Amino acid sequence: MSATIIDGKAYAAGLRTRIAEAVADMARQGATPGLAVVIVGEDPASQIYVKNKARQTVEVGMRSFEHVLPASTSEAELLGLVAQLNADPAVDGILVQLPLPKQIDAQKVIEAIDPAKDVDGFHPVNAGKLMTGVPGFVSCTPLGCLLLIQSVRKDIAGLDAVVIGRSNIVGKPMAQLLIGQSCTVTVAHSKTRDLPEVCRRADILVAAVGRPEMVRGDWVKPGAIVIDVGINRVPNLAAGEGKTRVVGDVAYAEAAERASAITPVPGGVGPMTIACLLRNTLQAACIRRGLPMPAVDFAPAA
Ligand SMILES: Nc1nc(=O)c2c([nH]1)NC[C@@H]1CN(c3ccc(C(=O)N[C@@H](CCC(=O)O)C(=O)O)cc3)C=[N+]21
Repeated sequence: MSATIIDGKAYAAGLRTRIAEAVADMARQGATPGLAVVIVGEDPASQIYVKNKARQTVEVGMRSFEHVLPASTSEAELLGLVAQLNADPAVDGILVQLPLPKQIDAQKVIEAIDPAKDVDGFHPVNAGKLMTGVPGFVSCTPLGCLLLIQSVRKDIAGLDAVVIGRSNIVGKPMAQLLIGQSCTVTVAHSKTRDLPEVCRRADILVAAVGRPEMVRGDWVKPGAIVIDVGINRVPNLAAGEGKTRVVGDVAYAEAAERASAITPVPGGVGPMTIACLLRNTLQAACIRRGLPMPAVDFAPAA
């Protein structure tokens, strides 16, 4: 069987086009959504994400407010900035890039963000809304994964879904979203016994562990939908000393021989994360202005 390659880059580009149209409509009514991104420290990989986010924010017609703080920033200083952004009417969405330096309690910062501006969906209020089936902000990466799953199969009710990883930002919200679609959900993690066997039961397999190519081809049930959340930088021996390449948590070539559909890395989930951030920012801007949320998601596949 040859798997459908789920083109997250193309899906994300389409989503951004529709977001841009909605933003243009809002602008005609004199309202422009604004997204504030805060980064603490000079981690080069983080800087790249932040630059990409800022570029795409402006490309869809939103205002981008970038705050780059030194690695030595204190918790009180960061909380001060968050308070200022909470109070700023031009800011609809706030993203504080994780991880944060050791001297800052990330949970405290997340809880300081106004839930109405929490476009990452990390605030306990939004996590709780997701858990209880109340509309709120859903974490961008799991939301992007669900849209990609629905791009190849509309009705996933009753399917067995296995999520590898139990983080608050991916694994747990992913499981909640799949429960919401009436899947039978298993959350596996580092203490799971016989992980390969658990994975082999999955009609939908979501890998979010951060270990390069951990999921092997023979862990994949024939016909499964495989979603690879991992972004791991590994040495690229073919390209020479010091060169790296990006691989997922799934051994892609092996898994593609058994899956019915699979996301590549790069070009799969990653671009969807940023597109969903912009989608959530549009949602925040609409709610804060009392406007209806325009339909920007694509209709699921048959
Ligand atoms: N508060 C917070 N929210 C986040 O959403 C958040 C964060 N902190 N900290 C860092 C991670 C990482 N992240 C990515 C987003 C897009 C790509 C992306 O677009 N990746 C491309 C390029 C990959 C590459 O070549 O490096 C792809 O997968 O095709 C990757 C990673 C968001 N994060």
